Amino acid sequence: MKKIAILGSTGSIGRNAIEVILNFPDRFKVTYLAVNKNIELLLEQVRILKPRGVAIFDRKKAEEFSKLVNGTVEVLAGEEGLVEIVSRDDVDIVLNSLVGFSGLKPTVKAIENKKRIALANKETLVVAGEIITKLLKENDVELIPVDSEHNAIFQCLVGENVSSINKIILTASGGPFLNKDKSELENVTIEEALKHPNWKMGKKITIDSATLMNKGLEVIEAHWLFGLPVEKIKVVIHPQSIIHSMVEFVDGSIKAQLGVPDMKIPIQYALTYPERTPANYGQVDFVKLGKITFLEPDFEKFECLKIAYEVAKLGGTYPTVLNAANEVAVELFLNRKIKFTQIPEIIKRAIDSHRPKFNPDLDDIFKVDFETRELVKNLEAVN
Ligand SMILES: NC(=O)C1=CN([C@@H]2O[C@H](COP(=O)(O)OP(=O)(O)OC[C@H]3O[C@@H](n4cnc5c(N)ncnc54)[C@H](OP(=O)(O)O)[C@@H]3O)[C@@H](O)[C@H]2O)C=CC1
Ligand SMILES: CC(=O)[C@@H](O)[C@H](O)COP(=O)(O)O
Ligand SMILES: [Mn+2]
Repeated sequence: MKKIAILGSTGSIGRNAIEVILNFPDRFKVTYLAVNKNIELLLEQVRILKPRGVAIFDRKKAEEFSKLVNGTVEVLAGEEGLVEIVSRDDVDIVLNSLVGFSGLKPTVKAIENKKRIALANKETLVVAGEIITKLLKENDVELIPVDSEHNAIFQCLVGENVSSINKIILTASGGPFLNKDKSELENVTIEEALKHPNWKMGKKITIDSATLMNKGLEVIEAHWLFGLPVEKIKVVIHPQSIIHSMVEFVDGSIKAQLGVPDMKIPIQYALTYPERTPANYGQVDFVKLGKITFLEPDFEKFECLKIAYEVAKLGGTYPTVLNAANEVAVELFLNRKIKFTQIPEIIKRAIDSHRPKFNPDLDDIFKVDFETRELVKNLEAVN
C-alpha cells in the first residue's frame, strides 16, 4: 500500500487525482490532504478518504475547519503545515498539485525527506529547476512529471537514452485565441480567455494557455526534467490536443504519446509508474476525429512564448522573475485590473529592470520572487 499526500486536493488536478486513487483501493491510501481555503470541499474529501491529517494554508480557515471536525482528523495550518505533512513517515508519494510559486517549498522539503514526487506544479521547476535537479540527485529521489506533455515525453523515453534525443516537440493547443488577429487580443474578456478548447483546468493555467505562457513555462520545465538545451525543445501548435508531445531521436525516428485529453491518464501513470495499469478514461477514435493538424506558433501574436524562450536561454534568476511577474499579471487580469495584452507588457518590464544572479540558491529565489511581486504591484500600468 503506497501512502499519498495530495497537495492542492481541491483543485482541478487534485480532484482528478482523487478519482484515480479511488479506483485503486488496495494500492493507494491518502494519508494527508492540503488546500488553501476551500474547506467545504475538503470536508467532503475527508469524509470519503479518511486521511490522518490535513494542512490548510489559510489560518482562519484552518481554525474554522478544526471546529468542524472536532478532533476526528489532525489539522495543521499555514505553510509550516504543508512542510510538516510532506516530511511525515506515513507518506511515500507527494502529489504536488499546488498552483504557482507556493509549490516550491513543499517540493524541496518532500525531496529532502526522500519522498517520491508526482509533479503537476510546473512553476517549481521554472523558478528553481537547477536546485531541484541537484536535490533530486543528492537525495536519490525520483520525480515523475504529471503535466500532460512532460508525462508524454517521459513515457516516450522509457527504454531510451537521453543522449539519443535529437529534439523534443511540445504540442500546444493554441488556446482560445488561436484564430484571432493580434489586434483583437486587446479587448478579449476573462470569460473568453477562460474557455480552453480542450482541457478543463484551474483559472491560472487556463489564462496561461490563452497567452501561450503555459507553453513557455513548459519549455523551461522540459529543459530541467530532461536535461536538454532549450534549443532542442520545439513547440508546435496541434489544436486537437490528441498528441500530448513527441520525441525525435538521432536516427530520425519519432515517438509520440497520444490519448484523449483527460489528466487522469498522466496522473495514473505518474502514480503507478513503472507499472502501466488499466483505466477507462476514454479512447481516441481516429476515424471520428478525422484530421489532426499542426501549425507554427506565432511568436509575435503570443509574445509570452517568445519572452519565455529568451528567459530560458538567459537562466539564473530570470525565470523566477518571469514566473512571479506572470502570476501577478494573471491575477490582475482575472480581477479586471488590466487588459489581456498587458500581461506580456508587465512581464517584459519586470525582466528589463532585473539584475540577475546566476547559480542562485533558494534564498535568492525567494528574494527575487518577493521583489518582483512588489515591483509589478507598484507599476503605473496596474494602478
Ligand atoms: N489543471 C490541469 O489540468 C493541469 C494543471 N497543471 C499544473 O498543476 C498545478 C495545479 O493546477 P490546477 O489544479 O489547475 O489548479 P487549481 O487552481 O484548480 O487548484 C490549485 C490547488 O492548490 C491549492 N492551493 C493554492 N495555493 C495554495 C497554498 N498556498 N497552500 C495550499 N494550497 C494551495 C488550492 O486550494 P483551494 O481550492 O483551497 O484554493 C487548490 O487545491 C499548476 O501548477 C498547473 O500549472 C499542469 C497540467 C494540467
Ligand atoms: C493538460 C495540460 O498539460 C495543460 O498544460 C495543457 O497542455 C494546456 O493546454 P495548452 O496546450 O493550450 O497550453
Ligand atoms: Mn501541460
